[in-house]
Amino acid sequence: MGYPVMLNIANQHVVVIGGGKVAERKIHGLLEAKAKITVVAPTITTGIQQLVAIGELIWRQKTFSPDDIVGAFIVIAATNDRDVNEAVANAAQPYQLLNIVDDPERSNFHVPAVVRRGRLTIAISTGGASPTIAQQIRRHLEGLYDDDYGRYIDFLYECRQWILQNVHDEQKRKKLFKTIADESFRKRGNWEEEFEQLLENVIKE
Ligand SMILES: C[C@@]1(CC(=O)O)C2=NC(=C\c3[nH]c(c(CCC(=O)O)c3CC(=O)O)Cc3[nH]c(c(CC(=O)O)c3CCC(=O)O)/C=C3\N/C(=C\2)[C@@H](CCC(=O)O)[C@]3(C)CC(=O)O)/[C@H]1CCC(=O)O
Ligand SMILES: NC(=O)c1ccc[n+]([C@@H]2O[C@H](COP(=O)([O-])OP(=O)(O)OC[C@H]3O[C@@H](n4cnc5c(N)ncnc54)[C@H](O)[C@@H]3O)[C@@H](O)[C@H]2O)c1
Repeated sequence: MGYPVMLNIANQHVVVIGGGKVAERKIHGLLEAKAKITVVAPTITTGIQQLVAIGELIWRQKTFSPDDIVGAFIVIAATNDRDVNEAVANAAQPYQLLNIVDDPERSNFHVPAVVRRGRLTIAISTGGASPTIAQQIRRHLEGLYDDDYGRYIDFLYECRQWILQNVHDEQKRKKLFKTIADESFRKRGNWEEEFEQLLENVIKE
C-alpha cells in the first residue's frame, strides 16, 4: 500500500527522460509544483518545445546517459523504449525519487490523477490497477468541487493564518476554525463579512 504525501518540490531539480506525450503530461504537473525541470530526449513534442521557448524548462537534446540524473531529486523515465527506461532505473540512486512510466514495480512512486482548487489538492490513485479509472474519478470530483470551492479554501487559509497570529485563547481559536469550516457558513457565501462579525463576537466573549 502506497504512503500518500504532498511533496514540496519548488526549485528542486527534476530530470525527465523522454519528451513524448506522457512526459508532457508529467511536466505539466511538475511545473504546477514549481520544479526546475531538465528534459533529456532527442526529440520533444511541440507542447514541450513551447515550454522550452518561454524558458519554463531546459532541454538537453540527446539520448539518455547515467550522468544526466546526477543530483536530481526526482527522476522520471518516460521514453517509449523499455530498455532505456530500465537503464534509467539502474542508474538511479536508492535515495532518488524514481517514476518509470512503464514499470510501476521498479518505481518508488506513482503519479496520481489530481484535482486542484486553490489550496485544495485531491489526489487519486488506483495503485496501478487502472489509470483510466483514476481519470474518471478525477472528472467526477471536478464536478463536485468547483472554482468557488477553491476560493473558499483560499479564504480559510487567510483566516487561519490571521487566527493563529492574533487569537491566543485556544477555545476561541477552535470555535472560529469550526464555524468557518461549517457547510452552512460556506453556502451563505458572505465569508468576509461573517468572519468579521464572528471575530467581534468571539473576542468579546
Ligand atoms: C493518473 C495518471 C497521472 C499522470 O500520468 O499524470 C497516470 N496515468 C494517467 C493516464 C493514463 N495512463 C495510461 C493510459 C492509457 C489507458 C490505460 O492503459 O489504462 C492513460 C489514460 C490516458 O492517457 O488518457 C496507460 C498506462 N499508465 C501506466 C502504464 C504502465 C503500467 O501500468 O504498467 C500504462 C500502460 C502503458 C502501455 O500502453 O504499455 C502507469 C501509470 N500511470 C499512472 C498515472 C500511475 C498509476 C496511477 C494509478 O494507478 O492510479 C502509473 C503506475 C505510473 C505513473 O505514470 O506514475 C494519468 C491520468 C491523469 C488524468 O487524466 O487525470
Ligand atoms: N504512465 C503513464 O501514464 C503512461 C501512459 C501511456 C503510455 N505509457 C508508456 O509510456 C511510454 C511513452 O509514451 P509516449 O506516448 O510519451 O511516447 P512517445 O513516442 O510520444 O515519446 C517517446 C519519447 O522518448 C524519447 N526517447 C526515445 N529514446 C530515448 C533515449 N534513448 N533517451 C532519451 N529519450 C528517448 C523520444 O525522443 C520521445 O521524446 C510508452 O512506451 C508507454 O509504455 C505510460
